[in-house]
Amino acid sequence: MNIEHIVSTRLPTPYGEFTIHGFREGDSGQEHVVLSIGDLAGKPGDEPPLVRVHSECMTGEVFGSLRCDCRPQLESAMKRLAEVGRGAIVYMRGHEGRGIGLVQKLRAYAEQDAGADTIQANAVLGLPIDARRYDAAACMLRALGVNRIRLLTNNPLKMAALAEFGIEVVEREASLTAPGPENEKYLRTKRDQMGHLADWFD
Ligand SMILES: Nc1nc2c(ncn2[C@@H]2O[C@H](COP(=O)(O)OP(=O)(O)OP(=O)(O)O)[C@@H](O)[C@H]2O)c(=O)[nH]1
Ligand SMILES: [Zn+2]
Repeated sequence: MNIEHIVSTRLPTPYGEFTIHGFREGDSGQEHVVLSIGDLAGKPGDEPPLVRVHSECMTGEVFGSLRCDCRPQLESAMKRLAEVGRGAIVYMRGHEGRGIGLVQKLRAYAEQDAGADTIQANAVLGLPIDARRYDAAACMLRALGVNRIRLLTNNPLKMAALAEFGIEVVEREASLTAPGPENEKYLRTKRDQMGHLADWFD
């Protein structure tokens, strides 16, 4: 796919100083960013870097919504990367609502308030359960010199999708956050029906 690396600049954060890389997809104009820390591409013989491919979630990340676990996952990924000193967060815009978009996700939330789970809600609206694509993520990693990664995720589909686009996932590291009353049903549905590997309730 056609994706351009436009710029790289410094991004100081409460967790440490990252480099933020701006990318733009040629066909759609969709923009994404990658946050990296340390020597991402590494030298021959280095172990593969730790990478999180993170789906945008405005409600969670901007407003602190407790309906999902996106913000704590993003924060813990930034802390973990600062701790290990080498790796990246590939932040996927266009992945909002598992790819259905922000306002459609809000409609799905309204369905969940009426009793549906996160899967049923998309289905009731006639929308795909998960429409996310990972080709852009793979391209951005390759553009930054990365072909093999250790992936921070609980989602086996994400591992398979990256592999399909040529990124070898040599290891998975869990992305565990503390469950709460507002996201318990959501996390149970992810675990029981969407194959997520984390057990938040053990
Ligand atoms: N359609 C829909 N999207 C949701 C809902 N809750 C969260 N999301 C979106 O789901 C995306 C995050 O996906 P998750 O399934 O939580 O996690 P994941 O990225 O697949 O897997 P991890 O790597 O383990 O975090 C974000 O883009 C959220 O906006 C929901 O109830 N309905
Ligand atoms: Zn979220």
